[in-house]
Amino acid sequence: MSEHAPAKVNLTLHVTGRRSDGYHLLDSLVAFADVGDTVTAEPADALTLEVTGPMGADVPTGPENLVLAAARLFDAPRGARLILDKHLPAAAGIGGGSSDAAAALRLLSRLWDLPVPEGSVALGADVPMCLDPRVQRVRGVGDERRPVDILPPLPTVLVNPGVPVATPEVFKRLTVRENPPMPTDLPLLSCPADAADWIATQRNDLAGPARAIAPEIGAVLAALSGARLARMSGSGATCFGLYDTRAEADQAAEEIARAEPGWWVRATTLAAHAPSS
Ligand SMILES: C[C@](O)(CO)[C@H](O)COP(=O)(O)OP(=O)(O)OC[C@H]1O[C@@H](n2ccc(N)nc2=O)[C@H](O)[C@@H]1O
Ligand SMILES: Nc1ncnc2c1ncn2[C@@H]1O[C@H](COP(=O)(O)OP(=O)(O)OP(=O)(O)O)[C@@H](O)[C@H]1O
Repeated sequence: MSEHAPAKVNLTLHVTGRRSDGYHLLDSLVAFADVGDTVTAEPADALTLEVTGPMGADVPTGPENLVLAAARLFDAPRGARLILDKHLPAAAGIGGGSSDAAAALRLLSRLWDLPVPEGSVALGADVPMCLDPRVQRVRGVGDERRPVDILPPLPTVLVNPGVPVATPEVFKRLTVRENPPMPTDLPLLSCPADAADWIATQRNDLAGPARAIAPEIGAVLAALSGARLARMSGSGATCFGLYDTRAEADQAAEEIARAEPGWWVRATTLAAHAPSS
């Protein structure tokens, strides 16, 4: 049994306030890529995890791995032999660990025939949105979600410069924590150009603090200058460039990868994503 763990992209990310526990209130338009990790499971007596794949080297294999944390969230966890095939960079702003945790919750719910446990937000603010990887508007601390049918499929290039960025550090560096939300009613965006034009009027409030930590983000945005719009996702350092067609995105990805062989570069189409495989 396996589940895909697609990359999440924050097309917008407005920080609108802060709760008394220090967590920030957000208003974000989120979509999912057709690139990601894969979690597989086989029945077994003990719960074990093996991490494979080109991006597996820097990912913890112990109990702190979010896949094992997800397994522990079940009321009566049993055994399973889990394999996480890692293709997304870690600490990259595209929800790698959160999407892995969500995939593990869906997978183990099927394997163990148990309901997906409540309270997945405890594993990470991005986990609930990754559980049902659709285009959605996310508010609160990541726990208030509403699917929105306003976007066409978006040809996109994702670029990460290979510099991990720790999310808590980025939030800590925010100087203004109360910013305006997105409009109450989001517009219907019928083509990639309209989507890019509207997203350009919105913000990622974490971009400034992330760039102070990882100046390489400036170089990534410059490399994406041929896109209709280039912005950072989440707390960085991954940036996305939006293109009119997949052919343009494929070509831009090829050129960026050739110029910067050390970077992680992927052409993708952002859209609703079917979770099961
Ligand atoms: C930036 C986003 O990726 C946008 O989707 C998420 O808000 C962060 O999601 P995440 O990485 O799953 O976050 P968590 O693992 O829950 O939190 C990491 C740290 O980020 C900060 N954090 C996170 C989410 C949030 N709404 N407010 C915060 O202040 C907290 O310091 C927290 O300790
Ligand atoms: N399955 C996992 N994959 C990647 N990192 C993991 C995983 N489990 C735990 N981690 C730890 O979580 C940290 C954050 O990684 P993750 O890929 O979730 O990044 P992120 O940038 O915080 O994502 P987000 O977009 O949700 O902010 C890593 O540095 C790593 O130590």
